[in-house]
Amino acid sequence: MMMMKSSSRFWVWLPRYSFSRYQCDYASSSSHSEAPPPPVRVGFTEDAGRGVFATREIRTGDLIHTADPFLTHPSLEALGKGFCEIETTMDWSLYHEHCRVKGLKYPLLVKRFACMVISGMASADNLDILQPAIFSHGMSSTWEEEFELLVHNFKNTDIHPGLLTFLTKEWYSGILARIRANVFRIELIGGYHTDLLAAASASISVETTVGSAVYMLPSMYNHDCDPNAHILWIENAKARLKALRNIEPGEELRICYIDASMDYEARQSLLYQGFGFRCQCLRCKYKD
Ligand SMILES: C[S@@+](CC[C@H](N)C(=O)[O-])C[C@H]1O[C@@H](n2cnc3c(N)ncnc32)[C@H](O)[C@@H]1O
Repeated sequence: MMMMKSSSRFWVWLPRYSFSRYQCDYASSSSHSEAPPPPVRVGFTEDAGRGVFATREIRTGDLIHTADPFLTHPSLEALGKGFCEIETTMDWSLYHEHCRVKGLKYPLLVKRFACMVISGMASADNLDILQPAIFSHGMSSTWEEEFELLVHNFKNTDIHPGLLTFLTKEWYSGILARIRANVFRIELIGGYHTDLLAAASASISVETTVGSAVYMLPSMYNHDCDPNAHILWIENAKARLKALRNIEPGEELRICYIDASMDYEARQSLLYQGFGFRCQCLRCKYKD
């Protein structure tokens, strides 16, 4: 474990593996092989749990840091993550069909994570640090069906039962809840663009590739309807966090999870339905 000093009076305990193992770089243009640590720290906010704070001044347009995904779906090479062997050697047709018919994406990420755990690429508790979403009553029966399908698929193989002990209902629902609260929708922009403007215009003119991914440090960024930071993807699932305006040392960095151009009621409703929280940002406090 490591202890981090937050922006104010609190201390935050974080498992040591949490961010370092999943590659977060402060990607400057320097050619040094060892990138310096990102100019951010995780601390407690007044009203939104943990958040990410600047440790020094960051200027408009600066690349704050990059982050590699922990999980992606689909596992296209274009998204920068290959399949793990166990996943490719099993028959997933029933599970995939179930997800397709029900229009589910998150169980595919849970399945991928389970394969990573079984093959030793990840530990079953790797996502425990992320905040879970709260499930409504009606959702439990849905995921139980997927859970049974997943277990059935693994048990029909010659995988040693000892490797499957983590696969409980509690584990499955916990991972699903964490994925729901922390998943990012990726829209890849074809070609390489070095600034936001170029990337933004490319996203209008070039076809984008869509996928889902879960990250570690980017998951600590809270939402704001008037954000000072932005997350973007250019040619693969490596996330790029960029500053939208000048940021003071100690200031919290926030991104926008939704389309900020919507009105107050629509934003509140979407954030509550989609992410399970009531936005407390300044714009929402003034019902702007
Ligand atoms: C992706 S996580 C962000 C990190 C999170 N605060 C934590 O401690 O792990 C999203 C969760 O943070 C909280 N959150 C983020 N933005 C918020 C906001 N503008 N107002 C209130 N809560 C917010 C909500 O609980 C939400 O479900």
